[in-house]
Amino acid sequence: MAYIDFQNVTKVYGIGEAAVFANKDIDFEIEAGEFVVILGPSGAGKSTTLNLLGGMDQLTSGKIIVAGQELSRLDDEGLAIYRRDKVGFIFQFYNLIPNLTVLENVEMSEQISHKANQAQKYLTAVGLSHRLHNFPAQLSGGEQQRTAIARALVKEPSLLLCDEPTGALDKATGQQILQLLLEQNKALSTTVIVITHNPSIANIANKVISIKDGKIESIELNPQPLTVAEIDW
Ligand SMILES: Nc1ncnc2c1ncn2[C@@H]1O[C@H](COP(=O)(O)OP(=O)(O)OP(=O)(O)O)[C@@H](O)[C@H]1O
Repeated sequence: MAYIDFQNVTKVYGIGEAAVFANKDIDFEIEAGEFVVILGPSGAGKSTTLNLLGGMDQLTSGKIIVAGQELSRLDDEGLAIYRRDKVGFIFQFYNLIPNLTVLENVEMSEQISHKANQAQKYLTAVGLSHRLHNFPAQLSGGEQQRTAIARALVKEPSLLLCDEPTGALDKATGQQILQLLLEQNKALSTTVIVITHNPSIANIANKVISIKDGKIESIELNPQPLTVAEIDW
């Protein structure tokens, strides 16, 4: 069985005439250790897919299985444990806590997930050892995203879910962020899923799942992904 299995996943928001099919009969599989891009225009249903996969929202029908566990069978506590222990999240606008320092932001994630004291190690790995005691507002966008990556990685997640992680960054900074995600994928076989509306980014993925109007448009394997330096946008 694949590491992630989406089977006929449908998510409807609202009811009656106001109903929106944000995901409609979505089927895909992702193997452990893959670097996957979910690609599609605004409103296609990408964030909905990621939120369902991250245990942040409940599906309307279908099945989502991650590492042999069916998410829709988990109660709120089970979903909280799944999010805490298995999944690292990276968002377009970083979602750091403004009144905590860089180090404290990462330590908080570490404490919630009961991991060993490694916040400094992860912040050093993303190139922020000189920024530990700064607040998020004192950092550039790229530095804030690096902090968010360290915060996600300190949990040692098996799955890293990234919602437009370069969407608020210039190209050079965005490339550095993608490189960090790729290195994590290669070094520790962390399964990485990046959602984006930017087709250039899809070139670095092993698998590209294209979504349009809530439905799968195509699933393509990329036997020879480009390096980050080779992509342009
Ligand atoms: N909580 C909600 N309530 C009602 N409708 C919603 C909700 N969340 C999403 N939708 C609708 O579901 C559809 C898919 O939205 P989704 O955010 O998943 O798309 P997306 O591909 O991530 O778009 P974007 O790139 O703009 O973030 C849209 O029509 C959106 O308006």
